[in-house]
This record gives sequence, C-alpha cells and structure tokens, in this order.
Amino acid sequence: KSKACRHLPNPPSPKPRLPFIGHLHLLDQPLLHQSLFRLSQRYGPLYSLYFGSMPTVVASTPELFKIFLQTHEASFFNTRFQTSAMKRLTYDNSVATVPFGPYWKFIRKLIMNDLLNATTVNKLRPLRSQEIRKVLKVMAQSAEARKPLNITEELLKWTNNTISMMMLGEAEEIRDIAREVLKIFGEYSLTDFIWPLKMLKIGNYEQRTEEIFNKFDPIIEKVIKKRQEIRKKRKERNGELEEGERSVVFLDTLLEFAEDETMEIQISKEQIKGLVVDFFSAGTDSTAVATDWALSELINNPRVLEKAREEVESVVGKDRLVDETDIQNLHYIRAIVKETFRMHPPLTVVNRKCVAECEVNGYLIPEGASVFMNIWAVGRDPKYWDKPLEFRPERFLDTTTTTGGETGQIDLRGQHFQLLPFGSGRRMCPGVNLAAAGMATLLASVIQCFDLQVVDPQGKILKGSNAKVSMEERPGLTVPRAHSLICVPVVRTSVPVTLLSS
Ligand code: HEM
Repeated sequence: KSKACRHLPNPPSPKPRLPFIGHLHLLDQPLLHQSLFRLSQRYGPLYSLYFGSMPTVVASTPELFKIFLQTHEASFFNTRFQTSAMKRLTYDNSVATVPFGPYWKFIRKLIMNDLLNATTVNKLRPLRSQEIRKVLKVMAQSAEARKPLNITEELLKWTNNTISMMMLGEAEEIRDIAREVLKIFGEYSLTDFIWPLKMLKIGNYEQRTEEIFNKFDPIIEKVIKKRQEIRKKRKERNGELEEGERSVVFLDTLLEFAEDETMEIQISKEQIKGLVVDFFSAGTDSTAVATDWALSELINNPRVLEKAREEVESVVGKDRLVDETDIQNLHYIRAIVKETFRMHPPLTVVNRKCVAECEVNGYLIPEGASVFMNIWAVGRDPKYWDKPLEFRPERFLDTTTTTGGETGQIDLRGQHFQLLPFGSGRRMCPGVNLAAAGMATLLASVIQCFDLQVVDPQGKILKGSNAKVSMEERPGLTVPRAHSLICVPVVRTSVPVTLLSS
C-alpha cells in the first residue's frame, strides 16, 4: 500500500470467502446485475467481492460512478474484464480491453476521427437506410401472409447486416460466423474466474473457441483480400468509385492506414481483424437488444405508442417513409430511446480495472481490482427517478425535478451519471450516436408502417389487455428479453403499400 492509503480498509466484503471460488457462491441469480443489486442492499453502495481469484469492487450509485469515471478517471482507465474467448477471437487486440497506452490512443483516435465521425457516418446513411427497408419488407411479407414473425431475430439480422455493410461493404459470408462469435462471447466460462480450472481447461469452451476462430479467420482473410483488390482497382482509376460500387467502408480506411508508412503506428492485419470483431461484438447485439426492449415496451404501453405515432404522422406525414434525418425532429421518439436505456441498458454493468490504488469514500481500492458499476440498478432506483418502474418517456421531455436533477436535461453522453448506458469519459462508447440514431429510425419506421399483434406460443393473436409481452430478462453478451418477440405485423391503412415494396 502507498503511504497515503496504508491505513485505509477495503470496502466491506461478505464472509466467508471460499478457497478458489471466492464469492462466486453468492451470485445466486442467473443475472449478474440482479445478484450484485441484492448484495448491495446488504453490504451497501460500495462493497468488494472475489470472483474466483479476481478482486472486484461493486458500486451502485451515480455519485460513486462519477468518482470512478471522472474524479479518478486516470486510476480506472484500463482494460475491462474479458473472457478467454474474447481474448482469442479479437486477436488479443480488442480496443475495449487493450491497456491505456500508445496503441489504444492511436486506435481510439482513428475510430473517432476516421470511422465513426459524423461525416463518414453520414456518407454511409444510404447503406443504413437500405437495411431498414429490408426489415420493413420482411415485415410486410409476413403481414401479407398473416404469419407470425420472429422480430427479435430480424433485429439481430438488421444490426449484423448494417455493421457488416458499413465495415466491410458486404454481409453475406461473414454473417453466420459473426453470430457464432457473439454467442460464445455471451457465455462466460467458470475457468475464466478460477485459475486451477483454467489450468485444467475444464469443459469444451476452449475447444469451441478454437473451432470458431478457425472458421472465422479464413473468412475475414478472404474479405480483406477482396477489399484489397477493390482498392487496387480503385487506385488505378484515381480513386473514382465504379458504377454500383459501394462507398468507402471502414475496412478501406483501415487498410489505408496500414499501408501508410508515415503513420506514428503501423496498424497490423491482426489489429484490423481484432477491430472488425470488436465492432461486431460491441455494435450488433447491443443495438438489436435495445430495439427489442423498446418495441416490447411500446406494445405493453399503448398510450406511449399512440403518442409516438401522432408525432411521426405530424413530422413525417403519410406520403413518404421515415428517414434518419427526421430523427432530430422526433423528440418523443428520442425520449422513448432514452427511457428504454434507463430501464433496459443492454450492458447492465459498466466495467473498469484499477491501475493505481486510490481512496474512494474512505476505502482503499487496490491496484488490479475490477470495478463493476451497476447502472441497471441506478436506472430503477426511486432515489433518482420518479416512479422508476413506469415506462414514461415524458420524464425526458419535462423538467420535473427529482433528487437526481432535472430529468428533462439528461442525455446519453455520459455526463449524467444516473443514465450511463454507453459508459462515460474517454473510454465511453464511440458508437453512441450511430446506435441511438439507428434505433430511433427503426422504431419510427415500424411505428409508421405497422401495428404489431402479439401472439401466444400457439400462434394465436392476443387481444385487449392480454396483448402484452413478458419483460423477463435473460443472461447473454448483453441482457436481452428472455423470450423472442413474436408478432404478426399488420400494415397500417395509412401507409401506401408501394412504399414498402420499393
Ligand atoms: C445500443 C447500443 C450500444 C450500447 C448500449 C453500447 C454500450 C457500450 C458501453 C457501456 C461501453 C463501455 C463504456 C465505458 O466503459 O465507459 C462501450 C464501449 C465500446 N463500444 Fe459500444 N455500445 C453500443 C453500440 C456500439 C456500436 C454501434 C459500436 C461501433 C460501431 C460500439 C463500439 C464500442 C467500442 C469500440 C467500445 C470500446 C471503447 C474503448 O474502450 O475505448 N458500440 N459500448
């Protein structure tokens, strides 16, 4: 311990701590955020746990989030926790977990300035619009056949295709394997927490990771090679895009950086592949899951749906489909997006690692400890939100004050510590604008075009107050609804069908 911290205790910790498993036996709920919440009611807003041999500190208030993410940002800057599958399948180069240092700075700058900056993202708007049209078309087909549609599955395809198209300029070949990668990222292996098991390599987790890697790697190699060819030909045409050729996608930019010998850091092929997996894992499941929660809340809250519909009709009208550029004028839809993130953050626990011991609220946070910030618990805490279990987007439009401040002013940019679905500070999610705009556009488009009729497991349409969907959660890479959203879409009479098939 450093001199200043020598006398300080660690945050309170449950007893006993067992050999090898530490406190894993206390995580008695299948959902981590719920176990952590339950323990916080007993041990307070700041307590410590051992995940196997990994020391962990759990925080459960916005005031503590601010201390960790802002006041002491430099001490909690580093790598988040990652499983062995994540390490292997991101080529040990995940930007989300790479330690703070020259490579992280370089790649983070590249992401912010060259990939996810407003100009590039705007240029790729036609690609995103096309992917939303595809979802609407599938819904329209299902409506015509009066057949139930697994909307959860369509949303996952939508985000997977969108990210893939923006990143690689194609989606066909990589789609299925990308889904497999995400699936194994969603499982965490006990062996990742308990070192004796790690040595024994219990279970077939490691073997499956290897199998997925061996399928993924040749596909991404092929995609890169294809893109190199396209770039070569484009160079021969002095940068001109060929008729029908897609815009410059993220991979083009990354390859250009890799070839540029004047760069301070020469990005390697392994690092490019790692970033591709990073974007798939960070951007697809999370956006699809959040949109699924939003649609489910709209089904269960017809008042909110009606109000959203009135807004879409007054801003967009009935003669054209919603476009991403409409979102700036759709205030209520944007409030629905925020309200969804408050109640259902896809990443329920924001995670950092302590790189330099420090004092927080009179306790010592030791170097090497993981910090788990339970943002899910704060989103539902009556201390910070008025009637937190009610889905009421209006809270983000009015200026009614709660203990947390004026909720009407709260945004998603990590400055309001009671709402942190995208984290905060220099390691905050760089995809926040892309994700929030994509979600809002998809929601507004579905609201404009369809009524979603809920069906029971036998496929029978439910009516009136029975037409509700379950809000149960299940564990995963992010936290999705426990059951797929299955509905029969019905085209609204006000929408010219020709718009949907064009
Ligand atoms: C609803 C959708 C999304 C949610 C809820 C979400 C949430 C998050 C959160 C909570 C973090 C950690 C932030 C922190 O520790 O302060 C993060 C990091 C990250 N996200 Fe997202 N994200 C979403 C979409 C996206 C998209 C679409 C992309 C890219 C296209 C993306 C790329 C990343 C990357 C690269 C990081 C790591 C940043 C770093 O460590 O420097 N995310 N995201």
